[in-house]
Amino acid sequence: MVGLAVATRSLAPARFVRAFSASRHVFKSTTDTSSRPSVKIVEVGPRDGLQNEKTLIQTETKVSLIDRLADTGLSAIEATSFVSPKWVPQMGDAKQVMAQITRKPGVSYPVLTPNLKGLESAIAAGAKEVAIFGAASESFSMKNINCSIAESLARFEEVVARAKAEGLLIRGYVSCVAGCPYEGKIAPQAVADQLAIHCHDTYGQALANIYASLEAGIRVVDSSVSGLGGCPYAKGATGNVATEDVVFMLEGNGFSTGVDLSKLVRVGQWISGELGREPGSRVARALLAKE
Ligand SMILES: CC(C)(COP(=O)([O-])OP(=O)([O-])OC[C@H]1O[C@@H](n2cnc3c(N)ncnc32)[C@H](O)[C@@H]1OP(=O)([O-])[O-])[C@@H](O)C(=O)NCCC(=O)NCCSC(=O)C[C@@](C)(O)CC(=O)[O-]
Repeated sequence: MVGLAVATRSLAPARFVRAFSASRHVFKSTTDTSSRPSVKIVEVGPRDGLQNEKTLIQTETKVSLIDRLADTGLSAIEATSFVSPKWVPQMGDAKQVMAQITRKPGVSYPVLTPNLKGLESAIAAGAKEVAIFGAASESFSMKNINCSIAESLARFEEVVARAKAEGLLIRGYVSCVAGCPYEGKIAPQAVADQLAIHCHDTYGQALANIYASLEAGIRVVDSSVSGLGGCPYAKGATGNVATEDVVFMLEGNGFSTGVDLSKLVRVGQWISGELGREPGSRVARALLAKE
């Protein structure tokens, strides 16, 4: 088991003022990595970002997005989900996506596997890292994976056992650690230890929450290129925080991400064009406006 990502869907950060003042730090070149603590970014755009798109996106475009992202220095790109195509039609080409991407050495391509069926398909498709995804909210668990929290844990046990036997790396998500679209506030006791942070930006608080989590010692941040995404089972939720904004904030605050921001901005501009919209990243818009 390698990681657990806690996913926030609404949280008013207590330390917003500190986060805001920290954002005044001067942005430095992303290539100057000497003596800076590093933060790993898990890019979830191809999965979390695209899963809620209403128009079916061509497999070729998804593959191209993943390959382009791998060329920016990102070391983890969540590629797709092996979930029911009746539930999330956009991810129905998971097998083809995994077959067509160019796997770059040093880059991991985790995929979502809600149950054994999904895991078996992921293994057959050559996945080396999988993610199980539960919730701290009963309502969200029912809406998202059609079972209670207790049932999901029993399901994950068999998925984890099989994945371990295959030598796969495993990531675990806990959705709704701070707030749930159906239940409101979630008690801290309902949430396991935090090892990674995964923020949707519905209330515009994602960067502040990420900053607060960095202060608490978190060093793995999930984000989605151009802020793509939403969740089919959380109405009104916007996409994840934009990777470009996260890289800019982290590098500007003395962290090293290994990501080439200008290349990433180009990838965000390209996929936004493919989807017929402006880039969702404010940093990307600002940098592009200067050109
Ligand atoms: C979990 C299930 C499958 C249960 O769905 P279910 O309907 O309860 O499953 P079932 O076992 O009763 O099977 C029903 C049908 O689905 C098929 N099936 C069953 N499993 C699979 C599978 N793995 N792959 C392909 N097909 C599958 C199965 O074969 C059967 O087919 P039928 O006989 O009707 O033709 C369903 O609820 C599901 O797919 N949910 C996925 C929901 C989802 O992907 N949500 C978005 C991702 S989570 C997220 O975005 C949050 C996160 C992680 O980003 C963190 C955050 O931001 O909070």
